Amino acid sequence: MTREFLKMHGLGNDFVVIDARSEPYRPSGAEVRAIADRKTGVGCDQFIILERTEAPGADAFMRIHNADGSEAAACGNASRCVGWLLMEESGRDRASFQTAAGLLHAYRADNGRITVDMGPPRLDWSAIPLAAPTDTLRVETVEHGGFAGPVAVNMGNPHAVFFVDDAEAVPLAEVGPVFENHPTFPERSNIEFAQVLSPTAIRMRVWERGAGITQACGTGACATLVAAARRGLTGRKADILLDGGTLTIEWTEDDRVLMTGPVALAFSGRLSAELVSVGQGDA
Ligand SMILES: N[C@H](CCC[C@H](N)C(=O)O)C(=O)O
Repeated sequence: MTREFLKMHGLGNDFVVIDARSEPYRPSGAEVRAIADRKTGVGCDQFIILERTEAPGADAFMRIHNADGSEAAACGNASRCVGWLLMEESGRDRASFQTAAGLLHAYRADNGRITVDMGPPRLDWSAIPLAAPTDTLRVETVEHGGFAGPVAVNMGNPHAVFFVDDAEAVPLAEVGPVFENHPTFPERSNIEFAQVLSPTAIRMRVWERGAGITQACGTGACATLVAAARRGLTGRKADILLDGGTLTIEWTEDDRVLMTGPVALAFSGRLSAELVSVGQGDA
C-alpha cells in the first residue's frame, strides 16, 4: 500500500504531510525515521499526518512526528501549512484543527501569509515540564559551555531560550544536544539562542528536540518572544529573524500567542511500499 504525500515547509522547516483522514495510518518510529531520512527517504524535519477527528469545530487532527521518530504535541510551522491546506480545501479564509496540545485556529493574513493562534504560553515549571520547582524566568540548573540560565516556556512543547550577545557565534551543533537532553528537562527540550536587535526584532537560531538544527521553528519563535517580553527585552510583538526567514509573533493582552508567516508547497509524491514497510511493528 503506497501513500501520496505533500512536501511542504515554513521558512525551510520542512515536512512530509500525509492525509490519512480516509485511510488511517499510524507509522512506527522506524517508519518515521526511514521517511524522514534525507539520504534514503524523502527527507524532512517533521512527518505530519492529518487524521479524522470528532472534535467539535475541528476539520482534522494534526499528528506530529519528529525526524527521530518521537511524537510532539505542537509544531508552529506545520500548523501554518496544515491551516493553509484546510483553507484551500474548504475555500474558507479560516480553519481549525486539533492537536495534542489543543484546538488551533488558522486564518489568512497579508501577502499570502498565514496566522495561527498558538494559544497561551505555559510558564509554570511543572507545565514546561522541568524536573523540580524552578523559576522559569531563569533556570539556573541549566548551564554548559558558557551558556546558563535560559527562560523556559511551553507552547504545547518545551522550549529553553538563552539570550546571547551574538547568536551567530553559538556552537549550536555542539551545545544543542547537550541542552536538549539535559536532566532538568524530563521530556527533553527545544533549544533557542536569541540576540535582541531592537524592541521589535530578535535574531534566533534553534536546535530542535528530535530534529536538530532546523531553518526555523514556529513554536520556538513564539517561546522566544514570550521569553524576551517576560525579561523586559522587547514589547509583546516582534519579528523573529530565523535562518530561513522572518516570523512575526504577538503575545496579546488576552494571553494568546499569534504567529504569522509564509507557507510553501514544494511538490507531491508517493511513498514506496518498501519505504512504508520499513520497521513494521518496530517501536
Ligand atoms: N521539535 C519540536 C516539534 C516541531 C516544532 C517546530 N518545527 C515548530 O515549527 O514549532 C518538538 O519536539 O517539540
